[in-house]
Amino acid sequence: MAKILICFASTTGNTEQIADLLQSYLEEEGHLVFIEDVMEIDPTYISGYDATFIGTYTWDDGDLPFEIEDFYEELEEEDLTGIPVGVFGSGDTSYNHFCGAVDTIQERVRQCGATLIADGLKIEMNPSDEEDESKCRSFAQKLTNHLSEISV
Ligand SMILES: Cc1cc2nc3c(=O)[nH]c(=O)nc-3n(C[C@H](O)[C@H](O)[C@H](O)COP(=O)(O)O)c2cc1C
Repeated sequence: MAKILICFASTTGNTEQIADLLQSYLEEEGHLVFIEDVMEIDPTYISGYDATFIGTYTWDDGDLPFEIEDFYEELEEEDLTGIPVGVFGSGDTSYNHFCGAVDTIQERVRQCGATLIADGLKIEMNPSDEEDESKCRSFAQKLTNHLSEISV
């Protein structure tokens, strides 16, 4: 059983719904999951867990939303070498940069040395159908597979 942190930024609840789904799938797989609003924590929390999922919506032409900006800036100081991280988010394909904030966070955690467990999980608005649920389940499963490979 791994101890997993899911932190997220969400204003209208779509990213939070993805976070909740990931939590339930990870718990089904036997993990202990802690869910936090990203504004309530800072990146030093990450080293206290076996793995972390970071979620964000996207704002204003592919940008980070303000709720995650401090976390993003502070991440630069963290050494996440070897720590499994997954990045997920909600966006809207009618904008030019669909889920651009997911890519931005992913690039930052990669620079910090984290092991990305999969390409960022990008959901159109909220997880509303079986296909979205299956993408979320598979994302959670990839983390479980990675943790068992490294014997956590
Ligand atoms: C002003 C504004 C700008 C947005 N810009 C983008 C964008 O550049 N790319 C994108 O994928 N989604 C964009 N969105 C869509 C939001 O990311 C989307 O509604 C998301 O589901 C909100 O997530 P939340 O419910 O977790 O807050 C934008 C929404 C608004 C209102």
